Amino acid sequence: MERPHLEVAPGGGDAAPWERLPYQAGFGNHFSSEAMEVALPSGQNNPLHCPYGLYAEQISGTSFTTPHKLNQRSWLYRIKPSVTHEPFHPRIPGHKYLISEFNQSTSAATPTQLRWKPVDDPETPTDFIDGLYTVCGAGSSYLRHGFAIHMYAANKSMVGCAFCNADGDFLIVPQKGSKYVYGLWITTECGRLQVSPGEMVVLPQGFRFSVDLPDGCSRGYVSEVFGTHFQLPDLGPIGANGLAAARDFLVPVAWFDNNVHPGYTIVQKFGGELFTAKQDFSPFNVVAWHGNYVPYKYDLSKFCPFNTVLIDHGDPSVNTVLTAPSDKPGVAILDFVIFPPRWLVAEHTFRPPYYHRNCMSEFMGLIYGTYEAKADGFSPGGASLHSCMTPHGPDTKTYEATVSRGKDAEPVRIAGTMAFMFESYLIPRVCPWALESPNLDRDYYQCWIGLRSHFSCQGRDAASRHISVANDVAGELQHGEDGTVAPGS
Ligand SMILES: O=C(O)Cc1cc(O)ccc1O
Ligand SMILES: [Fe+2]
Repeated sequence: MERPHLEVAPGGGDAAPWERLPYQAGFGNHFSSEAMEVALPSGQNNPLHCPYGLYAEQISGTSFTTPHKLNQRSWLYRIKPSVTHEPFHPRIPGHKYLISEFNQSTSAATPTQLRWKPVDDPETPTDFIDGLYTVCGAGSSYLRHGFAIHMYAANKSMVGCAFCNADGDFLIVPQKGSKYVYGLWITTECGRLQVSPGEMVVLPQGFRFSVDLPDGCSRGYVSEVFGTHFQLPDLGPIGANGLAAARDFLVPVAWFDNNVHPGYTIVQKFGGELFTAKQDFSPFNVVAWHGNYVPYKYDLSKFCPFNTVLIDHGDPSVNTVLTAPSDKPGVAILDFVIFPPRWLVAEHTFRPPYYHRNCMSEFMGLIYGTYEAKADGFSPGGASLHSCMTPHGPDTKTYEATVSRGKDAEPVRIAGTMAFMFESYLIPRVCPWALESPNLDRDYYQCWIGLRSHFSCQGRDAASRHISVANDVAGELQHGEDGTVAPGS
């Protein structure tokens, strides 16, 4: 192969501002991208001489022998290979609250309903790595089976350092701020992604990335899956269209940094522990790449939700954005489900979520607005955990307000809200940060204690007449002019 003349501008790549970054669209595609013309070798992956004298390096997201339809890997053509670094050493200080093995020495079992208030911005300079703390999880990164749920609060960009998670894929849901702020500026080996609150991003296992905070601070949620990757859910009887469309997923284009960076640090999470290694160049030195193992982002407002159109409250699985499957069909290590704005039209139906006990465990977060099952106490940036078979459902205020509206409720549009759930068939153990946190809402159970018995032996109609809900409670359901409703907001 002919070697083009090496002419790499310092900083290289595309100079587009972050807000107008170009992306490639699609999910599961075999993408390719080059920041310099003809930087991608053609016809083979590792020619003797790569264009511009680049090094060819493969990153595998699945075993070499994984069946073709599940196999994920990419080829990166870079200025220096990743291996060009000094040895890894344990990072001092370590990280007290980052966990990837869930056993009796790292975490606790509890069937109690748990809820956390949003955390404040950190008081000291804290980057994305130091701002991460594990709430709960199950399984083990070593055994390649399980998940972890983390939250983060950070106020400092990562400078001269990149993070690499050898344990699993990160799905990050930034929360802080309105949808129109910049959110997270994430540089990856495949290029750059700007991820605002209201969007989510997946950084697959092993990719190096660095997080800049153009707004000065950010907080949000992270789920991590071990031994599996996120995929679009099967749509079953929904058919070929709906929910998250493959074409709305955005993948970066190649971008590289050819500057000299003495003392650049790679922070590697491996078995939940952090290690560092020094090198003298940026890991974002990939001039071209191709493959189907890639970071990607998705704007949750593009989601096409499905819902009841006649009676009853459907199961939330209908609005699954992505699923990280286990080996059992239909059973997830982790589903990412959202509760987006949508019309509620069901007739003679209790429209909020039903009371339930689930064999799956449910971690919930709120990106903005009010969640339909909780009139108060569940704030944007907060979280809740209802583990396997732990009873939960709408709080007293929501229940009373809903039944008082009577059986002829008009269609209402749930507006201005975006809640989500990480749901797993593995039973989460809860980590010290979450149990010791001053943000743990120790009175959470109180939100249901007021649910009264409306039972009457005098027959069905008499029983409904006995539902003596106070109109002032009903009044707390605020209806907008356009038929929208925001429970208790
Ligand atoms: O518990 C929750 O709030 C999540 C949830 C929502 C819903 O609409 C039905 C079931 C369910 O677990
Ligand atoms: Fe639930």
